[in-house]
Parts: sequence; C-alpha cells; structure tokens
Amino acid sequence: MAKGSEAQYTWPKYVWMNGSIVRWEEAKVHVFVHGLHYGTGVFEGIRGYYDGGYMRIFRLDDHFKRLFRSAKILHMDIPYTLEDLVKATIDLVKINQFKNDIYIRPIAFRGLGSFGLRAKNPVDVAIIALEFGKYLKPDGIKCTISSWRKPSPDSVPIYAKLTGMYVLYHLASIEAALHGYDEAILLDSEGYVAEGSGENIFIVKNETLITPPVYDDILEGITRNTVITLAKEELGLQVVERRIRREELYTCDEAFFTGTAAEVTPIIEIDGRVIGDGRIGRITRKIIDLYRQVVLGRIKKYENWITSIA
Ligand SMILES: CCC[C@H](NCc1c(COP(=O)(O)O)cnc(C)c1O)C(=O)O
Repeated sequence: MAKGSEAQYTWPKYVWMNGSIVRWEEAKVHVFVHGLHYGTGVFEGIRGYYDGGYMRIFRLDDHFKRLFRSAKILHMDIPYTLEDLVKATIDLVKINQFKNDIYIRPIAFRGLGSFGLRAKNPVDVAIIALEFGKYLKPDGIKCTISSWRKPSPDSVPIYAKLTGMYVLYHLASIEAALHGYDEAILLDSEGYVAEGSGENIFIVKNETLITPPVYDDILEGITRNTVITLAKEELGLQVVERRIRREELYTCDEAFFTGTAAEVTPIIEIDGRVIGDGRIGRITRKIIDLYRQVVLGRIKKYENWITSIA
C-alpha cells in the first residue's frame, strides 16, 4: 500500500464513492465542487477495532444517524439511505482486508453545479477507511485554553458536524501545538468550558463526573454518550451535565477527553496546572479500561453497539 503523506498513514486500496468501490487513486473530486469552496459538507469519524480476526465497528448506525441530522441542517439530501451507507461501509472494510484498527470517514458534500453561494448542488458521498492507531498520547496530554472561542449557537449550527466548522478547530489545534501543548480546549461564547478541538471534555470532582450539557456550544459526542452510560450503569458514578468554569479545570481531581479518534484520553495538565497528581486518575483509568472492553464487544449488554465483520 502507498505510504500517506504523513508517516503514520498507510492509504487503503479502495474507497467507496457515490455508490461504487473505486481505487484510492481514482477517488478524486473536481476543483469546482461547492463543498471545497464554501465548506458545505458534513462528515463523521467512526472507529473499527481489529480483534481476533474480526473488525468490530463501534456505533456505526449512531454515527450515520448523526450524519443525516447534520445534512438536514444544511438542507442537504443525501441520495442514499442509512442502510445503504452501513452496507457500503461493511463492503469497503471487507474489500480492503484490514488487519489493524481503522478509522472510517464518511463525508457528504455539495458537488458540481452552480458556483453560487446559495446553490443546492447535488450531494456527493464518499466513505474512506484507513488503518489508524492512537490519536492522542494515551498516557496523558497537556492542554491549553485556546484564544479561539466556540461561536454562539445562534451564529453557526454547532450541533451539526460540518466540514466548514473545522477551520476553527484547525486554528485552535495549531495554536496549541505552536505553544508546546498537545491539544486545545475551547471556551464557549460566554467564557465557559466547551470542548477540545475534536473532543468532548469531562472533569472529575469528588468522584462525580461533570461535562458540559448538549445544549451548550458542543458537538453531542457519541463517545460522550457512551462514557456517561457506562459511568452510570457500570460504575455507579454520578454524572452531572452542567457548565464548567475555566478555573474548575485547574482545580479538578481528574480530566479527560472523549471522542471517536481520542477515545478516552487523560488530561494531566492544563495551562501549566498539574491535574491531580499528574498521572492518569483512578476513575479515568476505570473508564478507559471499561471503554476498551465495550468497543471490543466483550460486554454482552452493549453488543448492539458493535457491527462485527469477519
Ligand atoms: C477531526 C475530527 C475528529 C472527530 N471528532 C469528534 C468530535 C467530538 C467527539 O464526538 P464523537 O464522540 O461522536 O466522536 C466532539 N467535539 C468535536 C468538535 C469533534 O470533532 C473524531 O472522529 O473523533
């Protein structure tokens, strides 16, 4: 397989595009596509875990349900059903014969047609899957509060996972890296803690999990939902969804990110303040271990979240 432009990527042989499986080299779009110029696209990030000869894809349906919700907010009609795209994903994973963990990226975007800003051009859909390991350092990361704020919910549809939105997170994550940090934490338009540049955030205080509510300026994360469910049902922890003030980040007992790519990533330092004792917290460790068992389909109660491919 060809080596990707960034050392850690090995490009797959095949991509699913507008109803067909095409070779990686053929999966191209025209420079005139609307989505390239105006950010008119929606996407998802889904993980597959290779375990014992099976690829186990986590919450596949839930991700595609969110893709369709995001598309509807942009007036975009995806010309396939959810079942079509689930089957396309399974076919794509099979034909690529992956033998390692993977990351799956469905994307739907306005394609060729009028160049006008309000043009409702036909929607192109592609699904890319590639081998993918850890996104952030599993032993813990150092974060900083970004100088970039989340926009207010009445200015951009935060609830939708829009391609164009990610220019904000691109800037925030570059800024964090330039200042020597692993990831950025963004505040919302009123100065409360929102989320990372690609993750939801949790803090632990006195054995209670706290995370911003979905009606705040955050993406309603599927991993966030998984962790809240597991914390309550399996660990008997209290979970409070409320606004978090910036200074609570500095004084909490534990902190971690959740996200498909990030999975559950411990945060060990924020703006030069060590979180807890600077190591993975006791509750964070329990959640990491439990999450791993669940995504590998080893806890029967959550098997419905797994799509297994032999
Ligand atoms: C570059 C975007 C990567 C993408 N980020 C997902 C993501 C999340 C977590 O959502 P979920 O748990 O549903 O994944 C939260 N918030 C933002 C801004 C995100 O981009 C991911 O695949 O994790």
